[in-house]
Amino acid sequence: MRNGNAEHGATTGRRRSSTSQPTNRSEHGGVRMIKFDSVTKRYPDGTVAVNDLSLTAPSGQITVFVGPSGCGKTTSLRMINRMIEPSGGTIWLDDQDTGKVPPATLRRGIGYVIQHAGLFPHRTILDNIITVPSLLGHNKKQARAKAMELMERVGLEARFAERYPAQLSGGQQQRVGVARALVADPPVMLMDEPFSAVDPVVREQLQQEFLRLQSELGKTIVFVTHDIDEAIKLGDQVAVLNVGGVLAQLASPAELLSHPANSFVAGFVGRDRGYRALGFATDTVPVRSETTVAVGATVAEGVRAAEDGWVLVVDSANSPQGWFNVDHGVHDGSMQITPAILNLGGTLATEGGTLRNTLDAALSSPSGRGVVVDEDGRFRGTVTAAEVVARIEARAAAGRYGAPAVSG
Ligand SMILES: Nc1ncnc2c1ncn2[C@@H]1O[C@H](COP(=O)(O)OP(=O)(O)OP(=O)(O)O)[C@@H](O)[C@H]1O
Repeated sequence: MRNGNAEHGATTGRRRSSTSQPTNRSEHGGVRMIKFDSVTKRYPDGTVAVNDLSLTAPSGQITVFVGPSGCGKTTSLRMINRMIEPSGGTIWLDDQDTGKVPPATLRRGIGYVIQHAGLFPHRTILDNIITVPSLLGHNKKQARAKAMELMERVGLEARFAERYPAQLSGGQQQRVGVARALVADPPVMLMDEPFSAVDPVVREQLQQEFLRLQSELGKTIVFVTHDIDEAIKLGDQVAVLNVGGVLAQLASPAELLSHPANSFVAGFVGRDRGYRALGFATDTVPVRSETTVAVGATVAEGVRAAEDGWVLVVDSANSPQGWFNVDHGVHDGSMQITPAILNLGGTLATEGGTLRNTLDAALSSPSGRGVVVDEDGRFRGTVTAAEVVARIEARAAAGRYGAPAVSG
């Protein structure tokens, strides 16, 4: 049985980053909030890339810009550090008008991470990380020590320090990119599709570690992606942009899934949004008690205890081991039930977990009864898919999110 906690853990990991805010103080001083005030970008050829954008990226949180290709995500991001100058409107960093801060000064407090990491191929990893401190004439020994500490933080082994970028995998290079952006301890980080160039498995790892890192660092982050799943996973808030640089909706992931502002957002968020919204709903579905047998019980005992042909088998710590089926093919009732003859089933639901986790457990259980465990993995009871769906329907009726794409 797989414990469904991985997903649940990811969700709570992100929530932790937004609820227990670490103090976002750095050598650049203070907490940083980014505010777009009627910002427009019209390129010389007349293309309006960003149109009258007003939004706030709160301090210490991850704001994700998401939308289809060409909707102005990168342009919006680069206007924050003045790599692109707005044609109209103002971008504020706390109470500072960024248009009045010299770009070099501004960028010292803003880390920048891009796709493919943008590392210098002929410099070692360590030298890549300390590029900016070296340029600024900082103490080299201190910068190296900081770089080594950051390498550890982003999950890179110290032995990579003297390697060159081409000797690292794509995922490792992205970690170097993140370490380099963090070296000056900027309160603000701009990240432009930083995880897009790696395969899905590495990408998932990088996302998890990024959330963990952010829960420790509490930077103000603006993150660009074209991938709605990444936006929902990483964002404390998500700005959905439409072509022409128009803000279609700014909302928390849960709100976006439950109440898309218009058909464009609904279409972009996807047809399974109801199911995904369940990943944010932590309603408790009452569990039913269930007769279990212990590993080592006899087949006859298992058959007697079974309900609808299945009985749950637990170990001495009351931790579920799998389901025993009365039609398992063993005809000797005195034989012991061993793990080898159990159906391991699907995911386990955790008490107090999300409705999605609970529904997954019910749908993936061979007995049709989802197994619910407590935080320590001990068996608490079962729920059926029908019970979870009834709960979901009650939520939908109460208007707590859009109609779920789940049927009985
Ligand atoms: N220097 C430029 N001159 C003219 N038009 C530009 C320039 N840079 C970008 N654009 C246009 O502005 C619009 C927004 O581009 P931008 O790169 O910000 O979009 P994006 O949402 O980041 O796209 P993608 O996801 O494809 O990277 C696009 O129509 C693009 O073609």
